[in-house]
Amino acid sequence: MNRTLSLRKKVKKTDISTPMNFEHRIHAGYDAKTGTYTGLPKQWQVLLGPPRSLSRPKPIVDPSTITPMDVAELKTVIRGPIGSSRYSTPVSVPSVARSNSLRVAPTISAAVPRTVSQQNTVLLPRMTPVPTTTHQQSIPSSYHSVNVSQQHRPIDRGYPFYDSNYAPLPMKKPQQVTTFGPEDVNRNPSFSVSISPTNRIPVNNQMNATYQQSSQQSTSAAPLNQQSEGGVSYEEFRKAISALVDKTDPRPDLADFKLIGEGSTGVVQAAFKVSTSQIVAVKRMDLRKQQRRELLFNEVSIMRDYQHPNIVHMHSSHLVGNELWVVMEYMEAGSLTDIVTHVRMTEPQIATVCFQVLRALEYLHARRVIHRDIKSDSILLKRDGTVKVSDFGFCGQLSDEYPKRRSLVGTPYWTAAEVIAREPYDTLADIWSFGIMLVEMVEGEPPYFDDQPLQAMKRIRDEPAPRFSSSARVSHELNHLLSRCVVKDPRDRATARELLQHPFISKMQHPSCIAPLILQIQNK
Ligand SMILES: Nc1ncnc2c1ncn2[C@@H]1O[C@H](COP(=O)(O)OP(=O)(O)OP(=O)(O)O)[C@@H](O)[C@H]1O
Repeated sequence: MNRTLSLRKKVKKTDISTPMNFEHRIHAGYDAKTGTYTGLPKQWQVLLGPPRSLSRPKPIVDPSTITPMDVAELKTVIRGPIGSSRYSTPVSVPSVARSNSLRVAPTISAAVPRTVSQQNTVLLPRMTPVPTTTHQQSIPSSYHSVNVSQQHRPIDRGYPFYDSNYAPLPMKKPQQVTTFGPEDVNRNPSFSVSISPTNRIPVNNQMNATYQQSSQQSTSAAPLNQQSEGGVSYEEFRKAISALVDKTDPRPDLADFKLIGEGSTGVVQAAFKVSTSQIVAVKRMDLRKQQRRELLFNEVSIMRDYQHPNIVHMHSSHLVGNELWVVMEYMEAGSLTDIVTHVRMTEPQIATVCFQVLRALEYLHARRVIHRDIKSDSILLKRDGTVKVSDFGFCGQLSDEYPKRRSLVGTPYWTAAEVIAREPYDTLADIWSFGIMLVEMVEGEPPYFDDQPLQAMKRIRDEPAPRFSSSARVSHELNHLLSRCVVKDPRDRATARELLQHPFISKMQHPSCIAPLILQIQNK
């Protein structure tokens, strides 16, 4: 003992000076007002993701499992009344009414129209120019006021998803197939891992890798003339789009543009349409800046071909330089998200919204269209309380030949369990998302919203179907309605038509009962 003490005494202490010449490179802080961390290194910011308070999750599109119909033969679409001077000859354009895909054969046989009998042609006689609405509005001085908050939304809101690996179910195709044709798996590293049950890596790692990869890819513009997967160049793509849209230049007829929102595909501006003295919304999408540009065909075709009082009406579409412009009716009261995130809705108000959304879904589903991105953000309102479905960029068209889809498409928190599980799905996937929107209307946000999207998707897939939280005091009817929508097995899910008969829907009132909610958020 004494010996140890004496040894310790002998050891000389090293002098450590105070730090000298140091650089203060990182000064991280927390801004309580915005709920964001400031001054973080980029890598840390990526890990944290965008702050929930400022961002809305983005839809995901997984191009790794494209339904075989996506690479089917080119369809001939007859535009306009047969024999009309404008469309007197069949115009070969990719058939978009039946799929969200540019169905151009890899060798671009698009220029060679085929006969009806040769290729199971779809005739779309309803492609006459859409009449503009006769209802005229004067411009209120602050006509974009409800949407002002949307101007502050960040452009990149989340979680684009390019995942060729995430496959909880074994996928049969040995070769990746994209919309444009069979994918050369070695050409694009982001799709380079072939799928088989044996080479799967843990789902977490796959998804994380995918998020990083896709965030790097998401905003970069595709160079002109770059060949897309399967061989369609930008110019060819542009040509196909121009065959689909109106040939007029909309700019002389539009004035006083004001930005009202930004989405994953482009910006939306309000403008004054001089010829009709109407305010319109113009969605502008740069063809070169799309993750899956063939989805742009949906933006034009769905709203044009499927018209319904509860679907946002499209006036016209145009190609302006490298931008696709979709001119549509202006929904001056913004989105349902603005309401559910700011005010509490009563059950009659919820029923009134549900009725209108279900009418649109019943209409679309009867035509075998899956919306695939039903959420409060996709529901737009007019000041009188009219509710309309918008955002058709991710639709899928079913047919006898292809009665189910498999692609992973949707926004994580709203995506149906079977879509995440990579099982074949149909229009009932929208009913799950509609159910999640019910939760939004009651609780302000979808289930698992505090989780990262990846985690939320795993929970949707693996846990029992979510229900209203115990603190939400809802009626038995509303509880029951949710239990008919958010059901793991789609065969047990109600259809839109059945839901319209549900006792909860009978609580609906005149659409004007929504108007006070709109006023409330305007005054906030
Ligand atoms: N017809 C319209 N009238 C008024 N506002 C609109 C209209 N269409 C879209 N908006 C608003 O513009 C914003 C962007 O809409 P957009 O359709 O581009 O979103 P998006 O690209 O589908 O978003 P994402 O794909 O990221 O979900 C949204 O806030 C939406 O509420």
